Amino acid sequence: MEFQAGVVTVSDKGSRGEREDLSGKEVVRMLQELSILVRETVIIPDEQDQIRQTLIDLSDKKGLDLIVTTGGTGVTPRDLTPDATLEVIDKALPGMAEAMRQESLKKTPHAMISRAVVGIRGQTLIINLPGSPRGVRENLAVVLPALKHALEKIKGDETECATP
Ligand SMILES: Nc1ncnc2c1ncn2[C@@H]1O[C@H](COP(=O)(O)OP(=O)(O)OP(=O)(O)O)[C@@H](O)[C@H]1O
Ligand SMILES: Nc1nc2c(c(=O)[nH]1)N[C@H]1C(S)=C(S)[C@@H](COP(=O)(O)O)O[C@H]1N2
Repeated sequence: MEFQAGVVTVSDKGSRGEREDLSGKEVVRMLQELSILVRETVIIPDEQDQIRQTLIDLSDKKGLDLIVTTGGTGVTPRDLTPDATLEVIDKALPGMAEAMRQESLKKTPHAMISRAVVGIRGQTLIINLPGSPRGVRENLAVVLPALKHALEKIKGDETECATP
């Protein structure tokens, strides 16, 4: 199956043009390596309403299979990406989020303050990643081995699971 994705960078500095968005670029690179077509990339400030609306537009209007966000998963007052994600998902997928946190804890104790959420809205998988390029690389690498299988199942593929 072919999958189409959107990448959402949630960053005040990035959205003001004060810092090059290396993290969004890293997500795009990693998804393309998996032959997932990245159809939309957006950079928005850490505003909960704007994050929520962007997630709704990309899933409902654009019909994307996957949305990956980067940034705003921590605990500062303007880290609101998980809160916006929780507002829009129908189902949580805690296994993916916990796998990322668990592996990340082997690299940095700061991983325990990422509140990243993974969930499903309709037939769109939404994955939150931390803001730093390193956080993107390390977290996305954890879920990549199960990503296409998850996307197939979300689209209703009922063939038997071939366990790797
Ligand atoms: N989109 C990005 N591109 C490149 N580096 C980033 C990006 N987002 C975050 N970083 C790096 O990760 C660090 C921690 O990210 P954090 O989300 O706390 O950023 P911030 O600069 O405090 O906030 P904001 O990105 O919303 O302006 C930043 O200081 C920066 O070095
Ligand atoms: N694997 C991994 N996880 C990580 C990091 C990292 O560098 N590598 N950064 C951590 C840091 S420093 C923070 S504050 C939280 C939240 O990051 P965010 O607020 O930029 O989303 O993610 C954490 N998770």
